[in-house]
Amino acid sequence: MQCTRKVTDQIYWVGASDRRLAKFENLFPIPRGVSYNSYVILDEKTALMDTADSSVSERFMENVKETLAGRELDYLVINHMEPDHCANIAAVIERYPNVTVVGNAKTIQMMGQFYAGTTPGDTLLVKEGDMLSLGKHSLTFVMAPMVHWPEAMVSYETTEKILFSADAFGTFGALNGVLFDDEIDFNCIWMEDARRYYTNIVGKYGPQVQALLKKASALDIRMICPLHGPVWRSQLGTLLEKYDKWSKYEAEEDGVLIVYGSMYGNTENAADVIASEIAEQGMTNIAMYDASVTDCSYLIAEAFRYNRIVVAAPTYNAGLFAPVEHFLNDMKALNIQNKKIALLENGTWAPMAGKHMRTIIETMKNMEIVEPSLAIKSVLQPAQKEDVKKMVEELLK
Ligand SMILES: Cc1cc2nc3c(=O)[nH]c(=O)nc-3n(C[C@H](O)[C@H](O)[C@H](O)COP(=O)(O)O)c2cc1C
Repeated sequence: MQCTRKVTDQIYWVGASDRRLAKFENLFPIPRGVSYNSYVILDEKTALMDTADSSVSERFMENVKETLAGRELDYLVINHMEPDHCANIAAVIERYPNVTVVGNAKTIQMMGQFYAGTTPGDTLLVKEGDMLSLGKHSLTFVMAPMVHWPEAMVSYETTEKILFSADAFGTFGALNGVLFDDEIDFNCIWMEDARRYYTNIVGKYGPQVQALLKKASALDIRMICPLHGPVWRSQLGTLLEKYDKWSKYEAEEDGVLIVYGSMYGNTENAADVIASEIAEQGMTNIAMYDASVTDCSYLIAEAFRYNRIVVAAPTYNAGLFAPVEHFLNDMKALNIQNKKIALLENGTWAPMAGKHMRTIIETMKNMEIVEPSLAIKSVLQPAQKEDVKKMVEELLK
């Protein structure tokens, strides 16, 4: 049966949620599921804003059909060509062969790559600032390159002042009946998923997000309809503030993230001693993770969140213990900047972990490594307690 929500009198959410998928992009665990949002505008002309993932095709197509209630689909606007949103383009064109597909030059090129042989009734090529009238509603197109694909654009509906924002302002988490940000407990439940979604998926493209925020600030936006997660109409300020911070690589909190690796518990013990010393010295906002058991996407979100980081790792076959190496490389790949980092290396015969950690961190922007870093041979010795104290003092300065 049709399962839709009314966004406004003439706009409907026609998406669906997936609670079966273990990993989004086959990479990021999503224990709370994910929603694929799509919207229908019913005016003199009808428009469908993006499609949905193949996992929810049946539900999605039924929602579109029932919402159109026998009307033709005039426009299919493609804001983003990633398969979790465009997987049903061919199905929509097959069902509504006269539909005009709306996209920019890169969208149409990608459509040809993904769906060669799928020919819509017509194609409308749009560029920055172009408008499309649907009757009372009209859409203005704003390009958002590399947020987070090159063809990405957002569509601004000028009458109801709604931004259809593609993947920007999206979050993980299935929509369990609720749709709007005032129907959810954002700070308690959704915030972590919003941060983990942004930092891991869009995090690398801070300057491009800043460019989009600048364009958005020139628009009078009353509502944001993203392609994942809740529709924003009450707490726009909260979300925009977070996006501004994240995209500038500014920490949200003064605190310490401790990420460690350990095979037999000795590096873990040293990390625990450091954590206790941090608390002793008055900083109690501490988050601590074993890199072997916590998925890296959670560590990345925390690395965006905190301004100070401790990384502790054993040497492994003259290299760096792999889960910690993965974390540091991911930090680098996602462009994380502006952190103060303290390092602890462990090695039993020829410690190399410290050197490897430095090599990665030194190529990252505006990272301050606390000197001297700490080196332990097999276990932290009682004689090194003073070194721990000094390193923590420097870290918290
Ligand atoms: C498979 C393996 C390879 C290791 N390779 C090195 C090495 O190349 N150089 C070194 O100094 N220590 C090496 N170690 C020792 C560890 O770096 C570390 O000192 C030891 O595991 C204690 O730390 P943990 O209890 O936190 O695991 C290795 C340990 C293991 C298990």
